[in-house]
Amino acid sequence: MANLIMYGCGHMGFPIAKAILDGRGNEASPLIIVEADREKADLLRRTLACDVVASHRPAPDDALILAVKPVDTRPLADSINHAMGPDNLIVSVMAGVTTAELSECFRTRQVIRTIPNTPCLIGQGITVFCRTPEVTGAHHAHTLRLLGCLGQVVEVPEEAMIDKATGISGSGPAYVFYLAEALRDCAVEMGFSRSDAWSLATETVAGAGALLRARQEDPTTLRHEVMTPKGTTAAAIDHLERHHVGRIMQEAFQASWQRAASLGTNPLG
Ligand SMILES: NC(=O)C1=CN([C@@H]2O[C@H](COP(=O)(O)OP(=O)(O)OC[C@H]3O[C@@H](n4cnc5c(N)ncnc54)[C@H](OP(=O)(O)O)[C@@H]3O)[C@@H](O)[C@H]2O)C=CC1
Ligand SMILES: O=C(O)[C@@H]1CCC=N1
Repeated sequence: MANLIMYGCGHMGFPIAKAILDGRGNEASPLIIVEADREKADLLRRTLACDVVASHRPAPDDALILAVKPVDTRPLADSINHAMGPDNLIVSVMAGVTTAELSECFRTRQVIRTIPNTPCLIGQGITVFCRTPEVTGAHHAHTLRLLGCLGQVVEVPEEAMIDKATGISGSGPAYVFYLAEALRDCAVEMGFSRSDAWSLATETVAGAGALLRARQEDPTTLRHEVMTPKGTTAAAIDHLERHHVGRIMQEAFQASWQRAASLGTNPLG
């Protein structure tokens, strides 16, 4: 593999680029970011200390990381696919864009479709991926090393699982931040300063996440350790259950999955 070329270095592309560069998992293939905007390119060059170019004509053995919005897939493909062929590997992080669409757009059948999440910025992401049968063993091994820089990696045999993973782990950090927002806003309403409210919300979410990972026990068990019978936590959880919040959250995660399933064909929704 000659070079690793990244198209799209926004909210998802940037953490991936940083994780790859920090993880040094890619010594064999330099990372090159394509960014047409001069100011953004300068900023990326300074922040990430890697090559940033205004455009790039793919070489026959380049691997391309695609982190543009789904709606930008076709314009990107039309601008570069004249230079692409069967040895190019596509690693897509785009929600909802299928391997069949990517193969057709980019003229290669070697496609790895992933769904990462933003905690990969600090090496604590989880990436779910699938691959087409044409992906070579060398490309598969190389991609596993790269994705390993982002955090945990799960390979699924069925592509349909990628849209489902989007509803759970791809969108998942936003659900947790939504809880943090509610904790913070309620603390402010109760009279805490904004700074103390921020600390209370942040440390509670971060501490609970770290404990969940460290103990490796069922979250229900950990929740019951906090819930003294007839105590304060029970008052809150009873309120949530009376309003079916657990079920509503699951419906929300399913809505994310359904949106992922329609995103490729209907990106503007
Ligand atoms: N955000 C997240 O948590 C996750 C996102 N994803 C997927 O990642 C992809 C990107 O999402 P996100 O980072 O949030 O979106 P952003 O809009 O933040 O980033 C997309 C970037 O792509 C750039 N871009 C567009 N066209 C080109 C091109 N032809 N060449 C180079 N760069 C280009 C855009 O530049 P400009 O703004 O100048 O157009 C922008 O900087 C999406 O497909 C999304 O589904 C997947 C998992 C999680
Ligand atoms: O909201 C989105 O469409 C993207 C995909 C998963 C997370 N963010």
